[in-house]
Amino acid sequence: MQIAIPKEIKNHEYRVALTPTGARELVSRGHTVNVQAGAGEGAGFVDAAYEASGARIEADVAKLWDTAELILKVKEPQPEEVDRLKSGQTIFTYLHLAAEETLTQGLINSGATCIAYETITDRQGGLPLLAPMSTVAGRMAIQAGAHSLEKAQGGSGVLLPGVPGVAPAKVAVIGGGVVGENAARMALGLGAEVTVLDRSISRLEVLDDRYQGRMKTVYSTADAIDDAVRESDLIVGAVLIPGAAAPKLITRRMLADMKPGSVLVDVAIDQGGCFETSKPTTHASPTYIVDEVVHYCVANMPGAVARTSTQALTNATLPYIIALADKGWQKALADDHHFLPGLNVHDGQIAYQAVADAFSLESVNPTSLLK
Ligand SMILES: NC(=O)C1=CN([C@@H]2O[C@H](COP(=O)(O)OP(=O)(O)OC[C@H]3O[C@@H](n4cnc5c(N)ncnc54)[C@H](O)[C@@H]3O)[C@@H](O)[C@H]2O)C=CC1
Ligand SMILES: CC(=O)C(=O)O
Ligand SMILES: [Mg+2]
Repeated sequence: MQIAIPKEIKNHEYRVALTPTGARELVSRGHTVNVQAGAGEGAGFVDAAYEASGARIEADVAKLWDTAELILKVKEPQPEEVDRLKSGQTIFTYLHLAAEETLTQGLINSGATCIAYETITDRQGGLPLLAPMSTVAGRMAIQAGAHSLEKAQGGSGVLLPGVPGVAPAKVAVIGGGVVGENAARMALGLGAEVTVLDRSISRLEVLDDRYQGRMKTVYSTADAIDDAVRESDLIVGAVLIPGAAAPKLITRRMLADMKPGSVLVDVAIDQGGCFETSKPTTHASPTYIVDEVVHYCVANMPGAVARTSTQALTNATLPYIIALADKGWQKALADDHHFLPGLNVHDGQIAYQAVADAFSLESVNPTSLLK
């Protein structure tokens, strides 16, 4: 199969969809891997490393896209990439369509087969291709929050661990899944006072057991969120309803109850964000202030630590990429009912219910699209 690895073009996105190690696995199976010149540079993988793995380097972007049967990316296709996509091609990447109506429509119009990393499931009820980047983003959320609390960033001037004689900061994490646990773990490690809110009792049980009561676990209700808003110096938004737009858990009115200079880090921004005042920001300009509350809403946080993230992403995606390349998308999805929910759009039709629901559009049962 002809596989294309384009250079990512989103703002400050330095990841690449495949490492040279991953390319070698595909080449050894008889596939042709065409890597856009310079695609891996931001993650520390030079063209020569791909060539040593048996991949081809392609300088002509139009040709790279035009000749591809399978396109591997990291971030959702940007407008010029949507224009290049065509019927008969398969694209495998993060899509987050429920937050992006224009992109959804563009993918429908392209006629291509669009498989999302973030809606593939596993036997444990997890999201195995979202998890590695959620681990990264959860860990980064506390770095970003700590920096945003500094006065020069508009923050309240609170140091997360405090110092002897001065109490530590209070950190609330809404959503105790992969992002939430990793954020809470980092905040604990820095000595903050940490509360995790979730609607899943079993998740709260896991966290209570794993951290032996060192973080508080609270069932997520409107009252509990009100308390977190009044008390916290830093709140991390880490909720997810798979494939769907994030619920707005903190409204603009509630910002008035926060301490001036407190910080909201909305990791769920890629699904539209869980705070009403959130809007996507970039690594070039990551924060803005509303009603004296600092907002950090970068939708591709792991892009800033591209070396670590690219390796973690390829480790997780490679078995699925191999299945797509060896079998074609229909057989690969038919053989694995956890891979099947990755299918979001095919040949002008939406195949993921929550995405169709987000825009009041029709969806088809993905099984009906398999041969
Ligand atoms: N901004 C970025 O760069 C990145 C963003 N993300 C995003 O972070 C979000 C979280 O991802 P994961 O942690 O992997 O998901 P997850 O599925 O592991 O965890 C989500 C948790 O939210 C909980 N939840 C749902 N509704 C809730 C509510 N109303 N109150 C409290 N908890 C609630 C669920 O029970 C679940 O435990 C996703 O939107 C994901 O796309 C992930 C990686 C990078
Ligand atoms: C999950 C995601 O959107 C990212 O890693 O950028
Ligand atoms: Mg206020």
